[in-house]
Amino acid sequence: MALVNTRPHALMLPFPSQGHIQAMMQLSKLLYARGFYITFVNTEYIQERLEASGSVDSVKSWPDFRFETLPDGLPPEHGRTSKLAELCRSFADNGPLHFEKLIDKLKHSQPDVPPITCIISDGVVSFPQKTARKLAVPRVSFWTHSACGFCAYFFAPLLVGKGLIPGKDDDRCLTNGCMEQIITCIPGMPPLRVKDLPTSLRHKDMLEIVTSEAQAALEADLVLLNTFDELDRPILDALLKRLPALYTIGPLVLQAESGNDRVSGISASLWTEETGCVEWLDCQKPYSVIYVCFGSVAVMSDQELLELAWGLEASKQPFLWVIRPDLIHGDSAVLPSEFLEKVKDRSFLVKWAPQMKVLTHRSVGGFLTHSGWNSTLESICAGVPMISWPFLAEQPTNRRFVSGVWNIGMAMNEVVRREDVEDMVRRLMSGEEGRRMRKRIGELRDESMRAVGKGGSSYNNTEKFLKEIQMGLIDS
Ligand SMILES: O=c1ccn([C@@H]2O[C@H](COP(=O)(O)OP(=O)(O)O[C@H]3O[C@H](CO)[C@@H](O)[C@H](O)[C@H]3O)[C@@H](O)[C@H]2O)c(=O)[nH]1
Ligand SMILES: C[C@H]1CC[C@@H]2C(C(=O)O)=CO[C@@H](O)[C@@H]21
Repeated sequence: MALVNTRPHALMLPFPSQGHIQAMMQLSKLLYARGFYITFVNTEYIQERLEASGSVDSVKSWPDFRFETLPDGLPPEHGRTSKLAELCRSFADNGPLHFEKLIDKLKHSQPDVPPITCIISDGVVSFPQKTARKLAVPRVSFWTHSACGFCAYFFAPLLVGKGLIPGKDDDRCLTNGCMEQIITCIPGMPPLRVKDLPTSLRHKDMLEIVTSEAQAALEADLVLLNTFDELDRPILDALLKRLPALYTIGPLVLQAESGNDRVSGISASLWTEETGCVEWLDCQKPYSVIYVCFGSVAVMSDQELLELAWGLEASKQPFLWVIRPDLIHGDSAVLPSEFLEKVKDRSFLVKWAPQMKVLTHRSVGGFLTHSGWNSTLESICAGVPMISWPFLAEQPTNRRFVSGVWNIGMAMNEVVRREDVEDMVRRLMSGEEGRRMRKRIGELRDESMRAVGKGGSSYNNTEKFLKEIQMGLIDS
């Protein structure tokens, strides 16, 4: 007789882009370590890339962790994250039908596959809400952005009502005075300039998408944020008034690794990690290296690449620089041989790094980052101060918090010049300002560890959240 699988079953549906998958995988690892059966649903495009990178090889042999796929409705040659609005729309249009079919298939796979206990989908992927209602299971809305980013998305209708957004400007051209206008009306937020808002709020097509997805959080049974109370108290207080079932369970990068050795080696990288850079770091002096990386979506111009390169050269600091194959507009830029020659003894270039290993390496003393939320949290967990150079999404809002609220990093200007790169790298790595920031971020690192430790805020919230989803606490 076949044995019935009685594990609680979480169906995980990330938004199909690296930063979102990374965080959803961390949450999946946490649930798996706590006895859940996991179905991780990727788009076909993402699953192919995950398999090609080798990141999930070992997961395939796990009996209670499976991958399923859905089409995203786009042709293979589509740029996807380079045309985010099209990706969002296509996934929202094509996903639901295939998602229903998948649910049906899983129902018929019993007894090996236990009945679904909850659906956890990305905050910007709300279409499973209806399916969850039909199945009478909770839908959890998991926001992988920062709390300040989510707060801006959530209260966007207020800003539209006041005529503050959407703007007419191109978001990389910030000379217009209205970008400096101060906004004081977002509950829980400190005063922000228009240019500190997520870029999507300034552009009509993305504004519609993020606004409706953020409002859909009101329908969800639970809302999860990858942060900890001690970092974001005022924002959380404001959000909790509207979203009482909001739980902070981060930093997930710390939670995911604790409690089960088996899951700790799993990453969700879409590129193959080049581990040789860790050996190079082993040969550098403590706190001497600046790590430079812009996440998975940011794209820069040839000119920006050159300003950055020559700024790094002039700083005389050793650096580890991640240059993704698609980092440059049109993939056209090549670093000048003169530059490569000058920095060859104090630099290491890779296409993709094992970022958490890099940030926690004793040689790394600073992080020049695009301020994606995963990178920001990872830097906090590693206690590494930052230079924030945002490109898109809620990255400008994160820059504002990193530099002006938490005081753990410096804000790069909109137009990046080599002199500024040189000056900031020097100040961060060896100046008094950098020392203060390192001390402050060290304190936040300790708080983040306390938050996920037994009895800490995120630990307790995780316990509550797990209890609620296992008991199916919904009022459908
Ligand atoms: O060489 C690299 C570069 C990146 N990473 C990892 O890739 C992730 C990147 O995530 P993130 O820093 O959040 O950047 P994006 O990929 O740009 O993330 C998108 O998704 C995030 C979560 O929603 C948002 O906060 C960002 O603004 C949005 O651009 C992180 O976990 C990094 O550790 C590596 O492992 N190796
Ligand atoms: C899936 C995307 C919708 C909103 C976010 C965004 C933005 O512009 O705000 C860009 O990339 C993403 O991570 C999100």
